[in-house]
Amino acid sequence: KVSIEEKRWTLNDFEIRKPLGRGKFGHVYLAREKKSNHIVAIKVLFKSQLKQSQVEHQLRREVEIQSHLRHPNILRLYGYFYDQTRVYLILEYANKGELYKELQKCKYFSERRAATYIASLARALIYLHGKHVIHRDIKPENLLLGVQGEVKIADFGWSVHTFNRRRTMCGTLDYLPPEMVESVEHDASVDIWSLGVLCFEFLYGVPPFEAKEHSDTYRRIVEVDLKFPPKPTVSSSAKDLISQMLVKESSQRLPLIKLLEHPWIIQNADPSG
Ligand SMILES: Nc1ncnc(NCCc2cnc(NC(=O)Nc3cccc(C(F)(F)F)c3)s2)c1Br
Repeated sequence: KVSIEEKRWTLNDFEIRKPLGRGKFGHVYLAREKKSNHIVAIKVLFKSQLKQSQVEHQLRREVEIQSHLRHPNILRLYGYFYDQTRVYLILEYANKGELYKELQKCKYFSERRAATYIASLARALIYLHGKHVIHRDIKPENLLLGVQGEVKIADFGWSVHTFNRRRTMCGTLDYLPPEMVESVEHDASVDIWSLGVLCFEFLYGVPPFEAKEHSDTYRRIVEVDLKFPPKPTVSSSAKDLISQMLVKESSQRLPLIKLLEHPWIIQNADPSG
């Protein structure tokens, strides 16, 4: 029996049911695999667009990275196929749809709901970082909701494998070019910062460094101009956690393991995620 990962798929294997949404580069459809009746999401990407944006290597990396990931809070990418003009990603279907739409509808989330999402995302990132993968694009638009309302990280189009420094460190550095000796300009702690921004946005309905002009947002980020709006429904414990994640020096950001032990998470997150 060939599993969904190995088989050479074609569009004829699927019955396209309805559009689910449109993202960058293409549309997403609900589909049923005809033989197994397996419900999946299929993202259709136009080769022409991928080519003109020179992102083919990123797509290959996404498929490669995703093929090794198995976590309840990471959306599965089962495989892909292509035809003359398009590439098709075969994805796990997230029954409860896109989290950003939920956030728009609710304006902001309760502390219990926000903490439950943040704890689940922290567990997914601990798993990812354990595999030397950084997502680098954690934001509401890349989060989906499963059948029990559990949050799932999707879209690894911007993820990278970090150099496993131990490998380069124990070997001689002599033959490594400057950019490798400096290692990647950022490490897994970029995802901790993004999670802190997400936690703020879940509770206040807007991201912390929002500004009219890009240049203002840029300045507010580099200066970590973090101001909490006066909102009685947000506890000082939540602000304490966010303040420990939105730290300029990346090595000083609260490690994800410690986040899971923070009082605000312990008191508010639903353990089942
Ligand atoms: N209810 C739902 N249930 C399941 N999925 C849904 N939407 C799709 C979510 C995605 C998961 N993974 C993705 N990946 C990419 O888009 N990758 C991508 C795309 C273009 C270019 C590139 C690259 F070339 F730049 F890397 C990489 S989109 C929905 Br709504």
